Amino acid sequence: MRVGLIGYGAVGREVARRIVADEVPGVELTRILVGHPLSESGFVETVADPTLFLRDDLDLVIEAAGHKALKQNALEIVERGISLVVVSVGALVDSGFAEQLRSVAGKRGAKIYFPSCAIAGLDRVAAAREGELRSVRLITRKPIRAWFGTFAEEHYDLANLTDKVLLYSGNAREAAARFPESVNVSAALGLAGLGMDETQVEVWIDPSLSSNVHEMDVEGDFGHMHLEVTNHPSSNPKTGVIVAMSIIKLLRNLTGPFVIGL
Ligand SMILES: NC(=O)C1=CN([C@@H]2O[C@H](COP(=O)(O)OP(=O)(O)OC[C@H]3O[C@@H](n4cnc5c(N)ncnc54)[C@H](O)[C@@H]3O)[C@@H](O)[C@H]2O)C=CC1
Ligand SMILES: O=C([O-])CC(=O)C(=O)O
Repeated sequence: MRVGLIGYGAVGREVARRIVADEVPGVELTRILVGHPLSESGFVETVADPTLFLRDDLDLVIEAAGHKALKQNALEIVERGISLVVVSVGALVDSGFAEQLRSVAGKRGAKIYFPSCAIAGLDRVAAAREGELRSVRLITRKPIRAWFGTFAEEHYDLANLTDKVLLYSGNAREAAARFPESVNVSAALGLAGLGMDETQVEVWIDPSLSSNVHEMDVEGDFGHMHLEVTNHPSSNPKTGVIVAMSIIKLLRNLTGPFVIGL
């Protein structure tokens, strides 16, 4: 499987490192699309021009570069019939973009994969939707250092914060749009379950934490799920180390005989 990667940050570097180290048999990293021409992977060709990136046949593209990069590249990728792994799932809060993506991919026979990334239980929530799903709630809490460079920094004196702050309470559509680099999990949960508008979300700055915590509460015909995940941060404090692992697990599912955790 010839794979292209968009983004060479915390997630992209780790995914690239693992593929190049031959951790996933049958997967070859062909090329990386970087945001800045000077970025170098050292071992795989990097390009800054999307046209060069897509210049010959890739089987799969992994996006790990942010909402804007996804929106810039996704339609062209699926139009070519190339399947796509979406990490910046929050970009799908734009329902026009989401529907176009679904429609073009459907027509061209491309698959769009949404790995669990930083959250858990998407398999169960998506299955629960086959019955009546009554409520889906998410509480995301991250330590202070995860909020520098975000909307939160414009409104709070982060360096001197000692108490917990409720940054946002509302739905997944708005949460993922307001925190594009930090609360993609809300959009993923929305996509899996009740939709972006009906998925209730709270977002907190929590100075007592050193990891990122996502707590889910889901109720429906299937029963009740209460799940809390604690994500050790990666080299990017906003992003858990599990995100790159989740992509590698997806690649293993796509290439190996056993398909686990859908
Ligand atoms: N679904 C989920 O659970 C999660 C999703 N995410 C999403 O994944 C994205 C990547 O996360 P990290 O690697 O931690 O971020 P990062 O900020 O460490 O790396 C992003 C990289 O993408 C590059 N980039 C930006 N625009 C680009 C473009 N147009 N073309 C190519 N490269 C471009 C940047 O230069 C940077 O190197 C986040 O922005 C976030 O949207 C992150 C964590 C969890
Ligand atoms: O890695 C995490 O804990 C979650 C995250 O950044 C996101 O959902 O965008």
